[in-house]
Amino acid sequence: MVKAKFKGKSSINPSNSSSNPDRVKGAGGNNMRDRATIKRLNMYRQKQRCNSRGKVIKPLQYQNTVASGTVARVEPNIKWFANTRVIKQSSLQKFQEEMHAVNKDPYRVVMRQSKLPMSLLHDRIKAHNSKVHILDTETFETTFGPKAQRKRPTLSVGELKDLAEQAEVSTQSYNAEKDRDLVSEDSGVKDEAREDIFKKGQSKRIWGELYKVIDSSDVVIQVLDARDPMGTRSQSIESYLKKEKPWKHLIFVLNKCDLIPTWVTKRWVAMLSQEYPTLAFHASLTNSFGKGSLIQLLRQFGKLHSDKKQISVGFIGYPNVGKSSVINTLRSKKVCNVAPLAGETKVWQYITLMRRIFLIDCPGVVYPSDDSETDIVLKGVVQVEKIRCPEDHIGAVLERAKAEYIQKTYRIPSWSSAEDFLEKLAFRTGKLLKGGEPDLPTVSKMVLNDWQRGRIPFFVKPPGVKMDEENKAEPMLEMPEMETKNEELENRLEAQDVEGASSSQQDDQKQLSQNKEEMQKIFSNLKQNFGKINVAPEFSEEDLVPVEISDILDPSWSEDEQDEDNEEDEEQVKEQIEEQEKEKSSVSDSASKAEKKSILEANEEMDEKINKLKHFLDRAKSKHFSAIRIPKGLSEKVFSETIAKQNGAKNQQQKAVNLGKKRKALEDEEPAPPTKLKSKERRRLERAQKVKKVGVRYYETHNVKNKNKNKKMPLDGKKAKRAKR
Ligand SMILES: Nc1nc2c(ncn2[C@@H]2O[C@H](COP(=O)(O)OP(=O)(O)OP(=O)(O)O)[C@@H](O)[C@H]2O)c(=O)[nH]1
Repeated sequence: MVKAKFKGKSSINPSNSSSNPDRVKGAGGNNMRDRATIKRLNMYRQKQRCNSRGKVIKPLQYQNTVASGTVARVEPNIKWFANTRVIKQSSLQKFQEEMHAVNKDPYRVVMRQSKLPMSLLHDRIKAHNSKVHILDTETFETTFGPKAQRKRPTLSVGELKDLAEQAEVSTQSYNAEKDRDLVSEDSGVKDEAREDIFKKGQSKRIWGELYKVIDSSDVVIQVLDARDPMGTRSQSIESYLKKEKPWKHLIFVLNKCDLIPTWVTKRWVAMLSQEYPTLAFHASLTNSFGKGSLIQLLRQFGKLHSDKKQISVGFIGYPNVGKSSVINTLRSKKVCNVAPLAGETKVWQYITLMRRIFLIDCPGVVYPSDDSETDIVLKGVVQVEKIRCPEDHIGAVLERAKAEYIQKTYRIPSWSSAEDFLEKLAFRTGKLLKGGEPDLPTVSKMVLNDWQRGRIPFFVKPPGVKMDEENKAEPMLEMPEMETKNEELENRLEAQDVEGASSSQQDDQKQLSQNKEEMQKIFSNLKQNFGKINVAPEFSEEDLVPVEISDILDPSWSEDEQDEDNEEDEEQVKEQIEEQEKEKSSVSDSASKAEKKSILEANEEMDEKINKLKHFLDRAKSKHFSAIRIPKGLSEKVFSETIAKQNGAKNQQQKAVNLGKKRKALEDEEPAPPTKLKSKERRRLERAQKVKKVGVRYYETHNVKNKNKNKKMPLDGKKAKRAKR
């Protein structure tokens, strides 16, 4: 049979080129690149061919041949829906509602967000892609599907009358000053350009550092100045974190609590806690407050992320609020540079707190706001030395601080104006120029420095605190939302008709009392023992309100406050107990009948003390303390007493044993009377009583004297040595 001759063009390329997907396989039956790779590379390599007029004569593979502007449809193909999971609309709605509730609660955390369809929650409205969020206001059933009831666009008003009313209200609340779009005529007068020093903390570099810290942290701590928490708080960063990085935990640390009255701290903490977990703090290496609570909180975050090797905690905030000081306090040593000057921290830095917890210090960032130059100076953002006219800001200091505190600080009884005050202060402090002129700039700088360093008592009152004449002793706290709610309710009450008002009035009153109860609940949830804050400035009686401490005191928390940092302490206590037990057993083994009574007594006492320590340790363990420090004084006292007694007993036993042996071996030597001690023995006893660090094996094994003492030489050997000499 004759084979039919193939007349057409073969589609198989016989060439051996490396760009030929059909080429014959190489030596090992393999080509370096597979067919798909070669095809892809060829696709990249191709070039479109045009004629001399620029018209495409050979388009690229996959290139669109449809003229621009042509309406085209995507091919309806099931493959577009491949690899997807479909859930019911009602399930989606349920998921959205539940996640929304969790996201809103500052004390709940959504873990493993990358495993959840979070994009279904963040259906953000963008200017270029704005959607009507119908499902935000109406349910799916009423909007779509066979039983849909929605027939007209949803407006927030029911009638035209309501719409007109709404328009009227918005016209009344219009503020031309805040309208950025308002076109105004150029009057030729412009604000003077701000000095560079007032732009501190706003540079691109600093913001870059901030974003580096945020990106690297699992937990972000915003440090606020307790004297002005709202002024040093950044809503923009908070909303950025909420929107863009909702998986990062944000907490507030209210630092410098020692500079404000305790009741103010308590109220700020209660208020801020509604939004984010908040802790009061006093950064100090020797006399800190809130350290235990913060470490405990960080540990809890560490446990949350048990799948990670370590967690990073970023400290962000305004300049000079004490971020570096908080880190130093947590580490109990100076690991970050601290200064009363803003901008001390220049770049971010990593600090190890524990094996699993790292801290990141961030330079202070100033958030965009409409603060005046004086506000910026008084918030401590600018270094006082660099201010050109420091006198300009003294008026604000005199306004903000109470006259009483200024009088007390500078011992100036009265003044008529800021200038008068500065002059008087210059004369009082001797800051005079040639010819006896008061040196106002120097004195102003002195006052501003004092202000920035907290030497002039000052604090911003928490919102809702009424300090009127009748209510001085018991200032009220009303949360901002509650306040507005209450206002609304009151307005409604006023507007209501007389008829039928009584029943709704009762309801509203109920709601008011409920709000108050809610507030009290928040107060009762406060777990820090605010009574322990050492408030430095002397506030007047008006500013001081008694704080109830006992009801909010959680004993575990307060003990925890004392110290948490030293994890080795627990082991030290264990070691001490073990050693005591060992010593006890060795003592009991060698006890002779003659000294039995005294040893028994010492043992009993020791047992008691060991039991006490064990009890303390067990209690601590049950409360999940990982670090316990027994007060140094107590441990020294307990151990030195018991050891001295032991040593006394031991010496006597040893003496008795030695004497017995000696009596047997050397009958010529006369035994010393048991009551009278030899001078050598007396000195030894005295030395034993002086011992301070007991229970640390180092001293027993490494001390040269103890080494000799601990060596158990046979008596004969000793005697032989002595004889040799
Ligand atoms: N009284 C008081 N002073 C504090 C406290 N914490 C910090 N300071 C003081 O505030 C000043 C600024 O502290 P820093 O730790 O340098 O502040 P920072 O936020 O790191 O400042 P930047 O480096 O500018 O970001 C220092 O003089 C601290 O001694 C506090 O709790 N109480």
